[in-house]
Amino acid sequence: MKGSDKNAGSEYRTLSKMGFISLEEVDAEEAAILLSSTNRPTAYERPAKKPRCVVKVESEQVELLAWAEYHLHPELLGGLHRAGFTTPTEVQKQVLSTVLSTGGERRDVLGSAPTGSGKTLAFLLPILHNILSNPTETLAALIVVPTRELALQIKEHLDKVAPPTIHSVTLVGGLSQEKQERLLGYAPHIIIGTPGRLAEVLSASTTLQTQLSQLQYLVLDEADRLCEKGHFKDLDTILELVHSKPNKARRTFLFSATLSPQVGALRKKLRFNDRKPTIIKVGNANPVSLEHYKLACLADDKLTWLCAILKQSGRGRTLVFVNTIELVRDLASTLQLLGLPAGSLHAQMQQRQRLKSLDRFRAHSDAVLVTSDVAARGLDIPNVQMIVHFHVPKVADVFAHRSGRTARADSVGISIAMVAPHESSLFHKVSANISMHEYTKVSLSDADNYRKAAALAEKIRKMENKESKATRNKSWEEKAAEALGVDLDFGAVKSKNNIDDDGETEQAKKNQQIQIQKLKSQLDEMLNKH
Ligand SMILES: Nc1ncnc2c1ncn2[C@@H]1O[C@H](COP(=O)(O)OP(=O)(O)OP(=O)(O)O)[C@@H](O)[C@H]1O
Repeated sequence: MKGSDKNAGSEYRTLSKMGFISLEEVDAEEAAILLSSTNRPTAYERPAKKPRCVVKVESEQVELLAWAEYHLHPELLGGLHRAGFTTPTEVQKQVLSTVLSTGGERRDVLGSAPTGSGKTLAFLLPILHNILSNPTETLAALIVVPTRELALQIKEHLDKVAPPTIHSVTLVGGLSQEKQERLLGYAPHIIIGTPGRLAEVLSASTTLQTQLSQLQYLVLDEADRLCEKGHFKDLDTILELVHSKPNKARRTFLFSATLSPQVGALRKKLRFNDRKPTIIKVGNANPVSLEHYKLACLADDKLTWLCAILKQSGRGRTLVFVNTIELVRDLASTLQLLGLPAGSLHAQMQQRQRLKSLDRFRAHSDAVLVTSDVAARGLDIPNVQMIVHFHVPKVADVFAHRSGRTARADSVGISIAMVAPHESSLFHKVSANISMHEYTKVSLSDADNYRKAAALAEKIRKMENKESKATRNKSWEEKAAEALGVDLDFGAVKSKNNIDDDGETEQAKKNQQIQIQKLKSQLDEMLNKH
């Protein structure tokens, strides 16, 4: 149980002693839900005349003028104050005045606004306000998102502004299904999930299916990504289940920084309750505080240039996007050899590793994360100062979403696209209508300084890859002996296996390791000179 949950912990132990539940079975998240179950939201009547803008937060009277006209529930205003959200962003203003202030005759919304402009809260606030104002014991909102990290992040965002009486759970792949299903037993008001796990759980649960007839909100965040290959089949299953229950009260929200034409096909599948959904469009996908740069270079020189860019002082937290998972791994290893605090993230990693990588990236102000497009959408990591597109992405929307991991919530940030000659025409397409500058902060002489170091790091990385491949290929006898701590030196097995799959002898391997160490010292010397 986390430190902040200690008080909850002692009360919780009482529940445990009373035999309601075994303490070992649950963690802090469940404990908090259990303890707040007895204290569900009570009815709130909207004041008849004057807008409420004064709320009591920890015995202090707080005035929240900028939110006054939306008549949000006082507990929600308290949450906004505590989170430091003193003023709604433009998209939040437009969504709130559409779905709350007009008396609720407008229900369905298609919303697009720049990356980092607060779309999450734009759809969460009406949901939270409605649950607090009309208390319910049943599922009120279903939020579908394309990635697991985004689902967990939305829950964190929600918990920041919502009182603990609002229960939400995440249903995502890669984490314990058992635990997620147990959390469903505490009757959540809001489920946030990725299509695969959501489709699976909804299909199997008649309880949830029954509750869908009273669902108040269906939200598809990053809607254009949800209707791409890999997601649409599961999304179809979810939509079929939601639509199988007649429900005139349900509102459908679609949000993204890029509501591209693909969404047209999705719109046809959705059963809006309004004759026409309200379209809210704030600016374009690119935040105004984001500066775009292009660095033209040869494909073979990209590592050298990247090294020069990352070695600049004061570069800050940086995300490097590449187009293949293999390169995510290799590039992160090479950058580490070059002395950079680089981690990696891609969809084939174990979920726990993915979350650890993100945590490490969040923890250091100058960390570098090499990633595939799994991190392109929705992730809100504070103070990311630079995005590097090591490869040009195939479509403009991905370019916008990748770049939008910086310059969020009015902060500044830069995006640098490394463009090889063969990517030039693609780059033209993906960056059309974006004001682009040449990147001149690093020069050819900077790059020359790093050319040798980069080449040496690559050489070492390849040697290490070969070595770890050989280790993975060890015979089962060797692995079993290693696990048991048995020395195979004396046996026939060892003599049979001291030549590995690549025909390499044990001695050759040792020589290789010595060679790697030598090259590493050489590299260190080189880097210390720069
Ligand atoms: N009213 C507000 N005042 C100040 N900060 C806010 C406000 N609303 C949201 N934020 C902050 O702005 C940041 C970006 O918000 P959010 O993640 O919702 O952006 P987004 O528009 O969904 O971006 P993307 O398109 O990349 O998913 C978050 O850190 C959030 O806490």
